Amino acid sequence: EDKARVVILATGGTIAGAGASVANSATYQAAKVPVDKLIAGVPELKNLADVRGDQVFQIASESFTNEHLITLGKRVAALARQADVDGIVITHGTDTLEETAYFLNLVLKTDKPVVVVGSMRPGTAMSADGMLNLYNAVAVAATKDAAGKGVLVTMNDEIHTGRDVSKTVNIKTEAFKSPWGPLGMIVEGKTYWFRAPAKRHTTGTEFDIDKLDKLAPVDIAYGYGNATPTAYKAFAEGGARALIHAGTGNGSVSGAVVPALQELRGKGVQIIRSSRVVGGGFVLRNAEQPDDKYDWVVAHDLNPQKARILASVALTKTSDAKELQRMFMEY
Ligand SMILES: NC(=O)CC[C@H](N)C(=O)O
Repeated sequence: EDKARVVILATGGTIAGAGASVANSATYQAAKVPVDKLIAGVPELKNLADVRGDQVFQIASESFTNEHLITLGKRVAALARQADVDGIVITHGTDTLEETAYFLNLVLKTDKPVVVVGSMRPGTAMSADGMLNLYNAVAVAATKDAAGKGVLVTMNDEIHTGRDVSKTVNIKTEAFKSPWGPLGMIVEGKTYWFRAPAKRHTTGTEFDIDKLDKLAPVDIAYGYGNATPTAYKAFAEGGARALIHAGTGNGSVSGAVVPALQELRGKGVQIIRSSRVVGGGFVLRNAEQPDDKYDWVVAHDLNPQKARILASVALTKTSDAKELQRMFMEY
């Protein structure tokens, strides 16, 4: 049988990291090892697919800008259109991997498997996880079973939807979790599936990376009991079209901040209530705050960083809070 042709797009991160000694699992330099060396380090990839590498960036993912997202998205889209490409793997730092995966899940117009992968330990460390994570990512990208499931993330033997997955702990290798569970598992290069994504993605969305050259500016301000309006006002003055409130509990807003957010909404800034709760916030409309009355939006179950991604994409299409709310419920 013909082997699937998989392209590995490398962007940096710990999976391309190198430390001074094998004992350095947490102290090392990210984004050092070029993609061809990563591929050469896992000769068994050949058993899964015909792989070739392409170095897009070599950066730590905390420095991923909106421009990096657009550039990467267009590169993936162009590859996905090629008849000689069956699947795409993206190696990425884990710090903002969840944002990139969700962004691609929203804007790519392809059914071909697209898999984002990283590692928690550099390849130079004892029990480095990058080799197996990469092997698993290629296994997923090479299987037709992964087609049409949106952008996927493979970490720690699990297959997650890029929409749900989030980094929940640093240091440990079991870092990536989805509040609603993984989609499946990879064992010895074979995939096993248990569920499918319920939200609109890739070919089912109203967003298209080929028509997207710029994202809307959106910032995140953190909620806490003693919070003041300072950060919100500064972000708005800096040009933010939406503010993600990383709210306490059910996206609640401290009394000292509420009037400032009402005022900013009056000036046209979108106010989006998300939750800072780790492992699965769920913000209900008109609970805690009267969203209908204030014309605010709730992020539903999206964490603040994922809410920023959706708002940045959605605001290229609409300036209406009701439309924005529809999108937050559908994506
Ligand atoms: N484990 C990692 O990949 C973290 C390394 C780095 N901070 C990054 O996100 O690129």
